[in-house]
Parts: sequence; structure tokens; C-alpha cells
Amino acid sequence: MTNEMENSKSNIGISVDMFTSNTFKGLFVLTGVFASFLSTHMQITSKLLFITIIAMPLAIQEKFGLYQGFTLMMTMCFSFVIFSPQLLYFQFAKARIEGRKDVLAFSGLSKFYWHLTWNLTTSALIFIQYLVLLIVGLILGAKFCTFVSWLTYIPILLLLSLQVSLLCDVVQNFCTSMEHFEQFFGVFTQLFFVLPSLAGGFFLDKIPKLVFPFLSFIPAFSVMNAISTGFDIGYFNKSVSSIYADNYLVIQLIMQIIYICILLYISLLLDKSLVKSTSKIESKQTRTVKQTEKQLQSKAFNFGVEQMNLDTYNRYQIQNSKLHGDIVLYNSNNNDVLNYSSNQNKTGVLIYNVSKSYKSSKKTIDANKNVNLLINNNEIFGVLGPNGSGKTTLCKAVMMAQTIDSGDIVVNGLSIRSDFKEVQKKIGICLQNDAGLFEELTVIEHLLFYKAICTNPSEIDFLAQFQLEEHKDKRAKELSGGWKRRLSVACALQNNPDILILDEITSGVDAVAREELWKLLKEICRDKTIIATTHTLHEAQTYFDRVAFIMNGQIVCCGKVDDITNLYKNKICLEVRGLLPKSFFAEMKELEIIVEDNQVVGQRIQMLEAQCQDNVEVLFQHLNEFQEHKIIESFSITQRQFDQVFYELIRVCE
Ligand SMILES: Nc1ncnc2c1ncn2[C@@H]1O[C@H](COP(=O)(O)OP(=O)(O)OP(=O)(O)O)[C@@H](O)[C@H]1O
Repeated sequence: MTNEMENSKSNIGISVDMFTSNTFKGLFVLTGVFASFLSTHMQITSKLLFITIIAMPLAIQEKFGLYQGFTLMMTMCFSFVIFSPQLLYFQFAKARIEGRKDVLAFSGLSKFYWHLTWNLTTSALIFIQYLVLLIVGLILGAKFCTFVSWLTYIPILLLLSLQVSLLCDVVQNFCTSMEHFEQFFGVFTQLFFVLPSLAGGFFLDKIPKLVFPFLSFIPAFSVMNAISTGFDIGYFNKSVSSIYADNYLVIQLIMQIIYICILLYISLLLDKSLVKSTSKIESKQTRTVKQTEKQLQSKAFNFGVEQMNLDTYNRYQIQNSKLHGDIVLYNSNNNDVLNYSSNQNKTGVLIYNVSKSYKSSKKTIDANKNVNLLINNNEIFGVLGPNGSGKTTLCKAVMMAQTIDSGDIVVNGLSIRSDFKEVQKKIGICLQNDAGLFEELTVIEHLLFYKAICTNPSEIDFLAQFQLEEHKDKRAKELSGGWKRRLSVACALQNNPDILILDEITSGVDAVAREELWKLLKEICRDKTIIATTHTLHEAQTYFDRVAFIMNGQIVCCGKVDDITNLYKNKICLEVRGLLPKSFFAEMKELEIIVEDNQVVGQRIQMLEAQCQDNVEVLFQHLNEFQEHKIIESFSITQRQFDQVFYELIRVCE
């Protein structure tokens, strides 16, 4: 469910509140300090009351965003989980430790029942708390989706609760008195959360929004409380404990300051990885220039139609993470200058020198290498390339669904680096595998859900437009692939985006449905820019205004489909029935017609490629003669087709 929510957020391009580090950081520190203070100075009931009173209004304030609310919600739930059932458990522990073993034989089945009771109580408490939050939140006007996303935290809390119950069991085995038990329980509960939390932080680093609460809150909270309880139970030697007792308030103050520093340090660390600092971007510039130089010399780029001239590139300036100055991309083959800064409204999408690599323990994969593209307003732009060439990575970069290592993307004049919140509102994205759909929700529920969470809802009745009426009560999991794609696109359009990103939306869709979907899109998105990836070359040829070929993360060719096909206008594909004599190939070579001899003996139809100058008729004469003399049965000629260009590009670039 957590993943599903994560995917859905990146998938829909609606204005789901993104992580805004500064407000989050401030709130986080405050909450942490407050929780820590409460945990050492107050009774359980007062703690709960205080946390709820403070956290509730903050949590439902939209301006603090989804994650801030989420974290505060977590703070409250955490307190409930740790403190409330603890009271109950203490009663059981007391009974056992004080010798009423006959009443509560803590072994076998009864132990199992005990754990079950513990977890059910905790679950019930969490659920009741959630319901109260939901009702109060809805009355106060919070958006429903915020609460839906909070639901994802419940399983994590239940897991924590289970850990605590197991821990209690371990602790009470070596406790001789109730006092002992209470003290040990305090230390162990807190310490017990440090390792899982750190591990959670380590493994969850692909989902920074979740790392934050995990990494900073729980460990810091736990360590502080463990130290505090350590003093209380006299774990430290007598002189240290008496110093502690005498200077209780000062020490508490120092501890709180240390705690704030830990939180701030961790948040700064995370901040760096989330939003790249200006200095970091600038320092990357020198490296990027070198890469571009190298790129210009490379086989792949020389093959290209559109490339960045180095002088022009050097005129780019990035100041304060924003693109300034003359932004000019030009096609070195036909000197067709595309001047972005002369584009008065700064519309369209400028992808400028974007690089992204994925690092794993074994190697680094360069998914996008210095990608430069200018996608004009209201055009359907296709990104083509073999599997793993970097298409999806590029789509995600435009949406900021993942960070980029260098470069910038400017959407309608706004940089994703500095204005990503605004940019996100303008983009609708439909990623592969229907990532934004929830299996259990029906078609109509999807549309309502996405409509509820968007900032600029479209007027269009997508149920009717996408002919989804007859499927409206079907759950997403009951839809066929084609209908799922339709629903995904409809969801992505709910926020009325200016830019629609469609990542392989027609994969697994039959030819008729594909045609219908594209016709519909062309109609609905007349005033929108579409960036689409596909493996279906026919689709690119038929529906896209321009296409870019991406190979090993680099753009190798970009332009109108016809222009690209014409690149090969001197290349001819021959289909020959029969076997041509070897002398034919030598003879043609002398006439400067290169025919590749890849004939296979015994094969009825031979597919050959020929490259001619202006003397193609000589080739035809020779083939005609062979046919008349019955050396070959027949031959036919096809002009270079778009898909053959595609294969050629792959061959040349590999
Ligand atoms: N999260 C990730 N972690 C590590 N490597 C990744 C990740 N996402 C993508 N890659 C790698 O980056 C490269 C580009 O992947 P990407 O998904 O962008 O390609 P694609 O062109 O969309 O492929 P396909 O056509 O199969 O969807 C691939 O080698 C892929 O294995």
C-alpha cells in the first residue's frame, strides 16, 4: 500500500503536496523536542492529551503539507502504541511477577493469547484514534486523500507494537520485582527502536520521505529516553547519578539541545540529497562541459541530427538554480535554430543537459547522459529506444519523480529545480504498468479520488469521453490491460495538465484500441503538449509530430519522422526470391552501388540492403536481367521505412 501510494503520487501529476524541507524541518524539530520533553516529565495521560492537542490542528493544516501532517500523526500514534497498552501489560506483568502464576501461566497457548490480546488492543486503539482523526479532520475541512495516505502507516505501527509485546516478554523473564520490570522495560523499549529504525532508514533510502521520520525521529527519541531512564534506574555509577539528580534540569536542557542538533544534522543531510544546493549544481557545470565535448566526438552523436553546439552551450548560465540568458538549441545539419529565449511565452519543455545515473553496489548505470531536447508547445513528441535505454528515467525527470544529477528541465518557463511544485501542477504523468491504479478501487472511485486531490480539476467528463461508463463499477484489478491504460490516462488528465507524459501507454493494447486511444488523446489534448514513449514504431510514425531516439541514455537522433526516414533515402531494401551470383556484388561495387551480400544458401527469400548514389536504375536493370534469365524468380524494392531506421540506429550505436 505504501508503494502504491508513492507510485500514485508520482503517477498523476496532480498537486500532491511535496516535501518542503524547511517547514518540515522546523515542525519536526518542534515535535521532537516536545515529544521528548513529554516523555520525561509527564504522566501518560497528560502526554497523550498534550500531543493530541498540539498535533491535531497542525496535522490538518494543509499548508504544512501531507508529510508534515503525516509525521505528526506518527508522533501521536507512536505515543499511543508505546504508552497505552503498556498500562495494560503492566497489570499482567504485575500479576505474574507477584506470584499469581497459577492465574496467568505464561507459556504455550496462553502466551499466544496474551500476545494476541496485546496486539488486538493496540490495533483497536490505533483504529479508534484514526477514526477520531478522520472525523475531526473532515469536519475541519482536511482533504480526504490526506487521511487515506495516513492509513499506510497503520501496518508499520502494528509491527512496532508486536515488537514491544515481544520485548516485554523477554524483559519480564529476568525481572524479580515489578520495579525492576518497569525500569528495564523503559530502557529496552527505547533501545529496541534504535536498530530497527536505523535499519529502516538505511533500507528505505530510496523513499526519502519515509526515511525522514524513521531515521531522525525514532532513534533520537529512543536514545534520549534510554539515557534518561539509565540515569533513573542508577545504571550509571553513583557519583554520575548523583550529579545527574542534582543538576536534573540543566542536564535535561543539554539533552534537548543535543537532540535538536541531531535532528537538524540529519535533516540537513537529507536536505542535501533531496534538493541539490546551488553550489553543487555550479560545480557540476565544468564536468558537464567536458562530457559534452566528448559527446560531440562520439560515434553516436555524430550520427545525430540535432546536437548542442559547444559555443552555444557555453553561453548557458545557471544562476541560483534557474536558467537564464540565451538558450539556444540548434540543428547543426540544417542550421535550423530553435531559440528558446525568443519563445516569448517560454512554453514547451526544454530538457537541458540532463544526466542521471543509478548507483548500485556493483556498478553505475548512466540512464541519461547529457540529454538535450526542446519540445514545442502543443506537439506530440515521441521518445523511442530499445529496452533500458533511459526513456522512463527521462519521463520521471521531467516530473521530478526522481532527482537528476545535473542539468535542468524548464517547463513553460519554470525550472524543475527551483519551481518544482509549480511544475508538478502542470504535468500529468502516466507511468508504465498502471502504477497509479489501486487494485481494489473501482473505475468511478479512481476518477473521484483523483479529482478530489487535484488543484485544477478538468471539466471534462472522462467517464463518458473514455467510454468507461460500462466499466464504472469494476475494480481496477478486474479490468483488461487496455481499459486499465485508458483509466490511467483519464486519471492523469484529471488535473487538466499542460504537459502530459505517457510512458508506454499502449503496450499490450491491441491495434484497434490503440488507434482509438490516440484519436481520443489527439482530440482531448489539442492544447496540450504530450511526451510519449513507445516501442511501437507504427504508432510513432502515425501519431507523433517529432521523435527522439535514445540509445544507452544518449539522444542519438531527433526530428520529424519523415526527415529521419529521409536520412536513408539512398538506402534501399531488396527482397529477392532466389540466389544472386557472387559476381553481381562485385560488379555493383565497381558501379559504386554497395549491396550487402548476406544471402543464405537454401533460403527462398533473401533480404538485402543496397546503397546507391543517383544510379539506382542500374541496379534495377541488372536485377531485371537476372529475372528474365530465370537466375532469380523475382525481386521487389522497398524504400527505407521508419522501423528500419530504428534498427539501423540500434546497430550503429551498439
Ligand atoms: N531505480 C533504478 N535503480 C537502478 N537502475 C535503474 C533504476 N531505474 C532504471 N534503472 C536502469 O536505468 C536504465 C534505464 O532504465 P529506464 O527504465 O529509464 O529504461 P527504458 O528505456 O524506459 O526501458 P523500457 O523500454 O524497458 O521501459 C536501465 O539500465 C535500468 O536498468
